[in-house]
Formats: sequence, structure tokens, C-alpha cells
Amino acid sequence: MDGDQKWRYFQMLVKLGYKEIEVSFPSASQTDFDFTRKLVTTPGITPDDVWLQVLSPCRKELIGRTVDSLKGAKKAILHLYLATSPCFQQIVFNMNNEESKALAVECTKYARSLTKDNPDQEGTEWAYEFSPETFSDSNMDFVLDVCEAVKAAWEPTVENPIIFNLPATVEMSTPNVYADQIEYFCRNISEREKISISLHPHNDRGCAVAAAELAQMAGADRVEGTLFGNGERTGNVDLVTLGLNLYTQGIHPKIDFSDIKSIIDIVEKSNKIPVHPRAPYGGQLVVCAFSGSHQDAIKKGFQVRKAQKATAETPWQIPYLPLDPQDIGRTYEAIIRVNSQSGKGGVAWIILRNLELDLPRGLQVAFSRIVQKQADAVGRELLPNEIVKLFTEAYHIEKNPRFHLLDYDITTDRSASPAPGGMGKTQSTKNLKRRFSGVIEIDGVEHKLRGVGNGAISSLANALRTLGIDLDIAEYKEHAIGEGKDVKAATYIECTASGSSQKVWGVGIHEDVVQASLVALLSAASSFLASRPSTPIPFRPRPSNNTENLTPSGLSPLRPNDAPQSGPDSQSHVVGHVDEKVNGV
Ligand SMILES: CC(=O)SCCNC(=O)CCNC(=O)[C@H](O)C(C)(C)COP(=O)(O)OP(=O)(O)OC[C@H]1O[C@@H](n2cnc3c(N)ncnc32)[C@H](O)[C@@H]1OP(=O)(O)O
Ligand SMILES: CC(C)C(=O)C(=O)O
Repeated sequence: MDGDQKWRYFQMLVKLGYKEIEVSFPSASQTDFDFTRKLVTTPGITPDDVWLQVLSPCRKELIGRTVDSLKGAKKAILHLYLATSPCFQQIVFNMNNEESKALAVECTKYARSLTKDNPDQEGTEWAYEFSPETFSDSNMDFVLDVCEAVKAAWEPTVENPIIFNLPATVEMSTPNVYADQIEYFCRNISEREKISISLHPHNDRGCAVAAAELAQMAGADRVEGTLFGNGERTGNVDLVTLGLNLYTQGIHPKIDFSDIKSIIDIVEKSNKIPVHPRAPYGGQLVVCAFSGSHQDAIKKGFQVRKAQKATAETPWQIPYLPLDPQDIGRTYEAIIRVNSQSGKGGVAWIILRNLELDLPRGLQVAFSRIVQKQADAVGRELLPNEIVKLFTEAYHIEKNPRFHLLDYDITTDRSASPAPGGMGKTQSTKNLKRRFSGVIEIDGVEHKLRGVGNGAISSLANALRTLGIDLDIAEYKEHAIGEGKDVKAATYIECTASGSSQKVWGVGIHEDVVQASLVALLSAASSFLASRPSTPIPFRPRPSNNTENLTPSGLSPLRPNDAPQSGPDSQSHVVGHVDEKVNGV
């Protein structure tokens, strides 16, 4: 990172709530030195409760330069490291135990003379951190020996403890072994109350998070890591995962992850390394579900929460989602992603979220087949807007290419169904029939139709029947969309084609609930015709010379399967006929 990137990164860490931030290795480069000076000297940039931490090896000239970089800081942690493992001692330093310990003590004393014992540094509250590097590969008793000597050299207090940072410089064991090492150190170091025991796990075996969590349970006080686990090789422990693991256990980490996208943005730009799409919590795919059964369960979970009128205080319990995506600034829209592995639940969720349409189960099944076919055809995930488009086209929501209800009237029909007890007697309102009279444009040609039925829908169904479109209503559902004066009705009608097992769905949305139903039926009629492209129009006008079979009202009698099987107004007897055609045909 250059100075500007470090500047932005530091400000982000402060904003998130971190209180001890290792900002640089000041002896390494002018950039790091200048950056540290800028943090110290720019008023208001480093809050009073934030410690600036800097790192140096146990080399006196480098320690001097490191301390210089912090002159004037309010709170500073000077962090020195020296390897204690036989491997490093032999290969890198060519030192034995005594020489290593002596160097650690010498550098600690030197650091002390430059900092807390230096009258020129009085304005700074100094803390000292020592890391026996490669702790996890060291002899524990030797580490304790070195740390006792370092502690004696620094002379910490309960108020200003020394930090012993015990790194798994290279992760080389299972997390329980690291935790055992930490526990051993905690139990055997003297004056434990004057020590802050810090963890610094790396992720070589992929267990850094587990190691940090177990080692905290084994007695550690503090963890060093990086956001999204950036760091040498496989990286340092990921502080985002550690923090949000706590959060999902009901413990607030006091770090603000509520806008994780912005964090990722800065992290990716600064590190120039993308956050893996499946990185815990932060990855863009981790609050997404592609598979049908997951989507179904998640959708049901959200429905239960809605029914419970859940608030932010209601304990989170949704299958497959370990935390509320909104808590980290993810939107619900992104949760369900649809490809050919997806089922009806996920597809229904997208329609619900985007169009506020709560599809009945049968329609979910029918529409998900359309979606799956499309996903298979294009060989990739379908985006929500593509699914919405498929839906509006399949059910003719925005425009019905074949049918347009231009005008209509629904009236009661007192003549169609004589009341029991003879003609002329007053019918009970319960038995009154409905008459549809209207003008429907089909393929650009206006047809004036009439039909009578038990209700508005069946009266239109019977009017359509006069054109040879024989649809029986098998299922009906409606619900409101929105509320107040902007409320609309959404109606779903499933029809069976008379004399066949073919089923088609229609959807109607309108401010007027009756009109929504009529539109839904015409939507189903369009689907019916779309499935039979060779059907001529007009379809099958009733023969006009069939006088034998006329009912007393002069209309064609019904065949048994003309009657709706179920639905809101399906009962028994429905009739219809073609009136004049306004234009053409
Ligand atoms: C465990 C960690 O990850 S700690 C963080 C490590 N980060 C860095 O190293 C980044 C910054 N480092 C640097 O810029 C450089 O390495 C510097 C400025 C520290 C030193 O640079 P140079 O003097 O050119 O040394 P170089 O990096 O080549 O070699 C390291 C030297 O330091 C010694 N050394 C390594 N670690 C330590 C230590 N903790 N304490 C004392 N000496 C050390 C090595 O033995 C080697 O000494 P040698 O030259 O006598 O063999
Ligand atoms: C400086 C030390 C703590 C380090 O980075 C490591 O050992 O991984």
C-alpha cells in the first residue's frame, strides 16, 4: 500500500472500532516512516483511545528509527520480535538459546531506555509487545524462560501490562495443540495479571480462525489478525470472521460490520487481492442460495418471520442463513439466485420480492418449469430481472398479445336460473347469476361477447366458450398488493382445457378486484392459445342451426365439463353465446 491507501485503510479501521492498530514497520521504508509521522502529527486523525502499534526486529538501529517515528503519539505500542524455534535459531540466526534470550533482553532494555524511561517521551503512553516468533514451533519452557527475562527487563504493571504475542508464525498443528500451548504459557508465566496474552495465528493449515477461538478459550486476551485474512502465504487470521462468529453467538464484537460491502471495497482496492466470493460472511455468494431446497427453506423462513411480525430484536432463525444478511448490509434481493438447480421456492421468492406477487403453489411449479428450461437453454444463472421478464411475458402481465378487455359490464341475470318454486317467483340473491357483456379484442379484432355464470369469472368463461375456448376454472387465488389508496388486487386462475388434462395459469392485476379476475382469465386464455398455435381464430363458433338442443333461453346447452370444477363462483349451471362481432371475422 502506498501512503494514501494506508491512510484510507487506517481511517476505515478506526471507524470500524479497532482500538489497537499495527500501522507500520517504520524502519523498513520511508513510506512507512512518513505514514506513521503523519498519523502522529495530523490533529484529530488518531482518536485518543486508539493505540498506534509499530513493528521492529531486535536490531538496535532499527528500534531507534521505529521509536523516532512515534514521537509525540498519545498511545503507542512498540512491538519487537525474535525467533525462538530451533529451526529459526539454527538456520536464520545461527544463535543458541542463551544468545537469543540475551538479545531479547538487551533489545527490551534498549527499547525501554528510548521510550518509557526517556523523559523526552513523557507525552506518550508506551506499551511494549514482545513476540517469540514461531512460538508454535518452539520449546514452551524456553519461550517461558525468554518471556520471564523480557518481562523482568520491561517491568510491566497491572495498569500497563506487557503484551506477549504468541504467534503461530507458521500454522503447523491442529488448533487444539496451539490452544494447549497457549494454556501452558498462561498457566506457567508468572505475574499473569501484568500480562496481556495475544494470539497471532497464521492460516497455513486453514485453521487460523479455529485456532484463535480455541486459544482464546484456553486463556488468551487479545488477537492480532487482518481483515479478510490477508497476510504472508495463506494469510493471517481473518478478523471479520472472528468478529462475526462472535456476533452470531449473540456477543457484539464492538466492530461495526454493518456495511460490509464498503469494507470489502477498501480492502480489495488497498490489497489488490479480491475477497473470495465464498469468504465467510463477506464473500458475495455467502448469503446466496442457488439450490432449490435451500431456497424453499429460506423463503419459508422469511414468511414465518413476516407472520411473527419479527423485529431486529426477534432472535434470528432462518434455515441456511446463519445471520440476518441485513446486519452486514446485504439486501434480501441478493439471497436467492436462480440457475438450473433451483426450484419453485426460489423463483417464487424473486417474483414476490420484485412484483409483490405471492404465487399459489401450483403456479410456482408451473413457472419454475419455464425458468428451469430457460436456465438450461442459456446455461447460466438467470438474473432477477430476467426472471421477472419471463414471468411478465409468460402470464401476459404487461401486455396480453391476444386478448384485450376493452369494455365490460357484469350484471345480475334474473332470467338465467329460475328459483325453485316456479318462474316468476323472486330469486334469493344467493342464487342470482351474473351476466358478462363486453367487448374483447382478440388478435386485433373486436368481439362483442355475452355469457352467464355463477359469478363474474364463470360468466366470462362462458362467453369465451362461445368462441370455442373451453376453459374450466380449477383454482383461484387472490390477494392485495400494497395498501391504502394505491392497493391493487392480484388474481391467479388455473384453468383446465375442457376434455383434456392440459392446465394453464393466468394472472391478473388491477385496481378493481373483479377486473383483476377477468384479466387473469384472459391471461389463461392467452396461454391456452399459445400452447396451441395452430388453433384458428375464431376458434369453434357453435353451429347456429343446432336448434334441437337449445335451452329455454335459446342458448346452446352445456356439455358436462363446461361447468367450472372449483373456484370462487363455480357451482353448477353456466351458459354463454356468441353475440355479434363488432368487426370483421
Ligand atoms: C514474522 C514476521 O512476519 S515479522 C514482519 C516481517 N516484515 C518484514 O520483514 C518487512 C520489513 N522488513 C524489511 O524491510 C527488511 O527486512 C528490514 C529493513 C527489517 C531489514 O532489512 P536488511 O537489513 O536488508 O536485512 P534482510 O531483510 O535482508 O535480512 C534480515 C536480517 O535481519 C535478521 N533478522 C530477521 N529477523 C530478526 C529479528 N526478529 N531480530 C533481529 N534480527 C532479525 C536476519 O537474521 C538477517 O540478518 P543478517 O543480514 O545478519 O543475516
Ligand atoms: C512479528 C510476528 C508476530 C509475526 O508476524 C509472526 O510471527 O507471524
